[in-house]
Amino acid sequence: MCDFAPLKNDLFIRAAFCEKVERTPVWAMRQAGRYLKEFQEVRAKHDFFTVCRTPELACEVTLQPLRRMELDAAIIFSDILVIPQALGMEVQMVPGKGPVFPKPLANPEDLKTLNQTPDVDKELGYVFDAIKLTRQKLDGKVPLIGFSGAPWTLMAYMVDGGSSATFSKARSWLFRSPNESKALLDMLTDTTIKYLVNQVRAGAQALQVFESHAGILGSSTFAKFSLPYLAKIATQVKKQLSDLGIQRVPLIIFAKGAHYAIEELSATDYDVISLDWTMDVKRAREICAKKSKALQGNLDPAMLYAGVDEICSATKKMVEDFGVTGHIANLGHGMYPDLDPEHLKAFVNSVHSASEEIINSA
Ligand SMILES: Cc1c2[nH]c(c1CCC(=O)O)Cc1[nH]c(c(CCC(=O)O)c1C)Cc1[nH]c(c(CCC(=O)O)c1C)Cc1[nH]c(c(C)c1CCC(=O)O)C2
Repeated sequence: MCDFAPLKNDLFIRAAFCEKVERTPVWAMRQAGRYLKEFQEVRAKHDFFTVCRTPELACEVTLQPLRRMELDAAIIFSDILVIPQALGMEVQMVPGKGPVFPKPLANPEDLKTLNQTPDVDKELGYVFDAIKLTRQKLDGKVPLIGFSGAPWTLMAYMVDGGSSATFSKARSWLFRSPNESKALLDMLTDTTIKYLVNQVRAGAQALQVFESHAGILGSSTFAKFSLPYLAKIATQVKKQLSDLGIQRVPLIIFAKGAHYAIEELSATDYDVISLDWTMDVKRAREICAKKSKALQGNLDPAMLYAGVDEICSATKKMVEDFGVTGHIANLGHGMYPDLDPEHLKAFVNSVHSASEEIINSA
């Protein structure tokens, strides 16, 4: 591991481990992105995956939101779909449409066409280089989060070939070809474990796993085709980092829409359970407190379309609902491209002021 500057602001790390904080840390999913004009300027000159693959550009857009507001963490600029690319699939990012796979996995026979055991350092070395460079540039300002997509969410894109409301093709695999689906999920799990461990070796100080399409599975299908893989990722990443003598890093799971699985997720090795805005904070708190898990979330991103005063009062209520121990404030999903950066700034500042008020009056 490289030598990097010590952390000046470790609120995010302490909150993730349910330790005492002076104020609640806050960041936003998709905090780097199209809602920032400086991001759009970079994108006007470079294709999406060129930004991901060029460490200087990925580092620049990672740092952009931190120049505007007092965020307590950075997240490396990349995409979950770099894993399917590393397995040999072509992915294009089409403006206005999102990701497109020109040749999705049409049937389980197509699994043979994948590079099933990719050399992660070779195929994804550009991500590790971007992480190293960003850690240097951050100079200890705030922690840098690495991430990956969860196996089911990746499978959903690989089979459906792009975004979908139902991911019915991928879900048909689960019932028509459960064994082949499990083989694909196993392969994605193994690659993800290596990918996440190497992100930490490169300098990532926390990891988030995105199971963005948990909600369309339902509890019994989730229990079979998502949870075991999520659990294995957390257990193995922790074990391998500890075997390498690397200090523990917080692991966050964001299983969007998995209301039915908060209890099961709290029994895995993740340190933080991230809630979307439709999830009940009180219930999640009760379940997760028993397991000493921290929570992340969960303001409705659409709330940022409201006026600044309304944003501040909704944020204050959110901070009170979660409590000031074991909470990382965030949105319940990513920033939308037409949101006003000043409104995100109002959210960030309100998290800080509302939590300081509670802590100082205790
Ligand atoms: C499902 C998913 C993807 N990518 C990601 C997820 C999981 C989170 C979630 O549920 O939203 C994760 C992701 N994608 C991106 C980041 C960067 C870091 C950050 O959060 O700031 C992260 C963490 C950049 C991005 N990834 C994408 C953009 C916008 C594309 C552009 O710049 O043209 C960005 C900034 C594109 C993308 N990438 C993906 C989709 C479906 C889309 C199209 C939708 C959209 O346009 O927002 C796949």
